[in-house]
Amino acid sequence: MKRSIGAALRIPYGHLPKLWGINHSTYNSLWTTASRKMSGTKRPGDGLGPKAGEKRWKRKKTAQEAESSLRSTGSHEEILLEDVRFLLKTSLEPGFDYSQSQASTPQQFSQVQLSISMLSSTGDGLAVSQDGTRVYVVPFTVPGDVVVAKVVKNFPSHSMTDLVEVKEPSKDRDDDLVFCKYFGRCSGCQFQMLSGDYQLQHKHKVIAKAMQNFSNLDQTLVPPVGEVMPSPLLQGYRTKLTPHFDGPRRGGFKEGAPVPDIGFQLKGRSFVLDIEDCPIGTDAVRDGFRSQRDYVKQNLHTFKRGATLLLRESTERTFSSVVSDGGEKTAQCHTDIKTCVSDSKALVTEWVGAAKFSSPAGSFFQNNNSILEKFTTFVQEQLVIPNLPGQDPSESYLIDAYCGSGLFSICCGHGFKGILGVDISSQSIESARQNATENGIYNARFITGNAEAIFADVDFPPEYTSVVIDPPRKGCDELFLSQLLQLGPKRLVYISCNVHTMARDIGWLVRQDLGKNYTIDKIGGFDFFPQTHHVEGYAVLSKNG
Ligand SMILES: C[S@@+](CC[C@H](N)C(=O)[O-])C[C@H]1O[C@@H](n2cnc3c(N)ncnc32)[C@H](O)[C@@H]1O
Repeated sequence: MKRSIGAALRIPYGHLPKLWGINHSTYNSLWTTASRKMSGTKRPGDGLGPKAGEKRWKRKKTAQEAESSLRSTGSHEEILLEDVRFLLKTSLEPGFDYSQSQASTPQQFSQVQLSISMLSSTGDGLAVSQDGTRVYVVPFTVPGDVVVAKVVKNFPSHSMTDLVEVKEPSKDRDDDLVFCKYFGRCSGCQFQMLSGDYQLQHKHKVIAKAMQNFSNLDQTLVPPVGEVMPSPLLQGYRTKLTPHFDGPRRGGFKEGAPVPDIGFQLKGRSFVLDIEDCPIGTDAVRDGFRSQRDYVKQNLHTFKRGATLLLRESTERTFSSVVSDGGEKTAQCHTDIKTCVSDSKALVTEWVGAAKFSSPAGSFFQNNNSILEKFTTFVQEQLVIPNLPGQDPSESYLIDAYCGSGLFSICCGHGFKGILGVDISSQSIESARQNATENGIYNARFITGNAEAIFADVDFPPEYTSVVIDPPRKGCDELFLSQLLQLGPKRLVYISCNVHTMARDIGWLVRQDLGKNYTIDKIGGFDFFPQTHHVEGYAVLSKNG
């Protein structure tokens, strides 16, 4: 669909007066905390946190608190600050003390013309002020764009802005690629104006930067980042969406109350943008979105407050045989019927290659089915222990940490002598057990608990053991990582939707034994989330000796 850039990217300024009363204490405190953490780490080129003389901490921290405050959280704010810091460092005079500078803080709501010079790992374009002392963060832009942006919020080192107009487009911008009418306002996608290749190259840089900035490792210990594998589908891939709407503070919706906006967060704001359709979703999920919106409209008075709607695809597969003219069965084929489920407790079914997974609609499952077969095949290959003593893979074992409903145990587990999975969600563990049986994996055990609970249960010989680790965005606890090191399995495959916490955890593992025990064999990614700044990363490690 060809659309004009002005229409795609103009932000509704009429909303501004309504905006600034809302939830800003939370927003501010997030930024302040991130700034403090970053300035607390005292890296070069600094003073980006509180101004000189500002109180940093109320009381002396305990050793444990100090340690955890220095541990990166991999939050959006921290990642952005790292890029802001980098850009300032490269444009400021060496030794420039930012905290002492009264540098160009622009007026709120003033408009500035900017040349975008970098794409941050958070998916925002970054531009440096003419005096080189401030970074402007401009959503929906790409290096090479010359834009007009409106300053929304100032921080010591940078200003958050809204994009007003692209005056001169970058050679890498192609607005004809934009396929959603909400692009430029919805916070879900950042990259629809970029080609798939550009997105992959950017995500490659994001992983490399994460290893540089968040691993705390001598970079000679980090192999070159492998290419980011593309998603077969660039739109229509998401098998789950969770649009939401806000409700009255008390008393619920009255009969005849106006229908609230139902959709996703407006970019840079804490309220909902009304969205009728999301072309990132699969067809079934898009149909479900429309009918759930209608349901809310018709039943608004039954909602006591705002709500999050669940839209999750389920696939019913029927098999049939292809019969030759001679009446012989020559092949088997299947037909899939896809529906959308919105009851979080209802069972949904998903297929990854020939493996069938059932789980409650509200439980975790990877959201881009189109890439999962390629991805799990890759993970399975990485789990093979190189130079296994005796060379017999059927003598090896698999630990599936943060196993969910058993994706890796089932897709990658064939041929292992024993499998042990752990997940904190008892519902997911129940699904993992049933899925394993249904898919002919009879040598797997699954336990409910914190990931480190696995170490009390495991009796696999470490030199024959591979571990796949797939934690939530916040990464692993040090308790888990330290017990993992103690066990010392031969092969580790770390998977993560947050490459920054992945870099932190991998760095921690390698640093603990000064790189003498574990070496990083491979780092790379899969594009699970086209059109967004997110990337699924992996790191493969082997224990030496
Ligand atoms: C990114 S998902 C991966 C699930 C699974 N590997 C898959 O690909 O489908 C992360 C999983 O970690 C689980 N989890 C979160 N915190 C945990 C903890 N402290 N200990 C164990 N599991 C945890 C969640 O329930 C979720 O299933």
